[in-house]
Amino acid sequence: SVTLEHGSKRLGKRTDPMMGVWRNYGLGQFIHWGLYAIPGGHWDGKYYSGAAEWIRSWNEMPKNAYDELYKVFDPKAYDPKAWAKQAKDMGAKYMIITTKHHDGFCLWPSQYTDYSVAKSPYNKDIIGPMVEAYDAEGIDVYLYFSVMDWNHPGYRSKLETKEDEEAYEGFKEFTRNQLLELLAFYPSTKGLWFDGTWDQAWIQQAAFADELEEEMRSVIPGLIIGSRFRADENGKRHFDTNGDLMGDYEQGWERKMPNRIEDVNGNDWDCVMTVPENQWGYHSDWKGHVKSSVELIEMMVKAASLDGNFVINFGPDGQGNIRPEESLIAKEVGEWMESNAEAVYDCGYLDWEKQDWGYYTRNRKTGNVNLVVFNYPASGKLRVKVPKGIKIQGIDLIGTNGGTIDLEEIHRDEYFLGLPKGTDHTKPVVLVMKIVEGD
Ligand SMILES: C[C@@H]1N[C@@H](C#Cc2ccccc2)[C@H](O)[C@@H]1O
Repeated sequence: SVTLEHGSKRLGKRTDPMMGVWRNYGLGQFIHWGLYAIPGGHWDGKYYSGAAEWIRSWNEMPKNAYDELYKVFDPKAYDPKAWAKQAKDMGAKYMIITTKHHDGFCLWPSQYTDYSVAKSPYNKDIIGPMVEAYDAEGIDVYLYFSVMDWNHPGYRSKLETKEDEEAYEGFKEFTRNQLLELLAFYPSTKGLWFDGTWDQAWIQQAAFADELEEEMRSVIPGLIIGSRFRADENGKRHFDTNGDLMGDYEQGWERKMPNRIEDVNGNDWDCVMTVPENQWGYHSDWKGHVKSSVELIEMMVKAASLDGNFVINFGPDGQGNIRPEESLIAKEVGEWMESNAEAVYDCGYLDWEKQDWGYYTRNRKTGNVNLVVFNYPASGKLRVKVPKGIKIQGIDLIGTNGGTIDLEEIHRDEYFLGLPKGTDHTKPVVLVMKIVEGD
């Protein structure tokens, strides 16, 4: 390996209590909210097929028309307590809120720019009441922050001239000021979720970003920052020149998931997922495939089975309403979590042979093995191969199904588990297995 000044600061997973809490979340909520929710994927009667929060980059939408939207930002329906209650009922343990997306509009009254809620008709802090409401529900709050800022005059995607360099110094100072401001305004935040850090101009700021990360961590000890914030001095992102993880967890799983434990390289990670194919901000007209709650539950369980967290995105509309499709997802995921959450919370990877019927998760607190069945076998029997030295002490079918499990040893340490007759095959079921180690 090579010596790096601005590479990864730690080998292996963080072992402190705050990261231990993060590791056991299982399920989170992402909220993308901002000016882009006002046009909601349409402008001047035309449909924007891109991601709604990127509508400013669409040629059919004049940039100044977008930049004037703050003058009509006045979400009368905004009700952070209702949002937090809904997230609680869904079973979310943490929430990530866009304080500032790529457009640069701040949902908090930043003293470093006029492009914020303070200059809108709404003229109140959005973030503060949201943090309070989610804290009150016991849901940890993380602040999303886009380094890329299309509104700031000093922002550059690349540095080509002396003027660029000078302007960018001002942008770096602005960025640092806003981040320290967010940590000062909302000290209960548990971490920062960075985005918009792929520009060459930012990638070249390894020393500045490294120092800023250290400074933020000193402001809130234990602060959790993912791999997307900064690059090393060779421009390597997420993983430094030696292949070591930058930050505290891998942040590369955006709208995609690992398939095998080898894909996560022994790191903590989160997967952030949209309900439609690719809409984070509110789009009034979703096209293409919209994921069902069962699909999202399967992704959540798969994430837990591979030592990761799963985060479902919500995009409230321009008035602050949660759209019906997302409310239905929250309701259905919550109903499943009500009786099956022990297979997700505090759970991680179990090194048993992967079976076709679904996923194993291991509850780190109870030691129980959870079998979460998504693909019902035609035989009605689940094959379970138990590693040498492990004995099954008992199996319970949890959740609304109930019923006893037939256990038949078909080979040494290999069993068929029979699902009770009448098991509802339209929902994933969870079997909780108590095991004892040792012959
Ligand atoms: C978490 C997600 N990251 C943002 C992005 C992006 C992006 C930008 C360029 C190419 C592909 C993806 C999306 O707007 C959303 O905030």
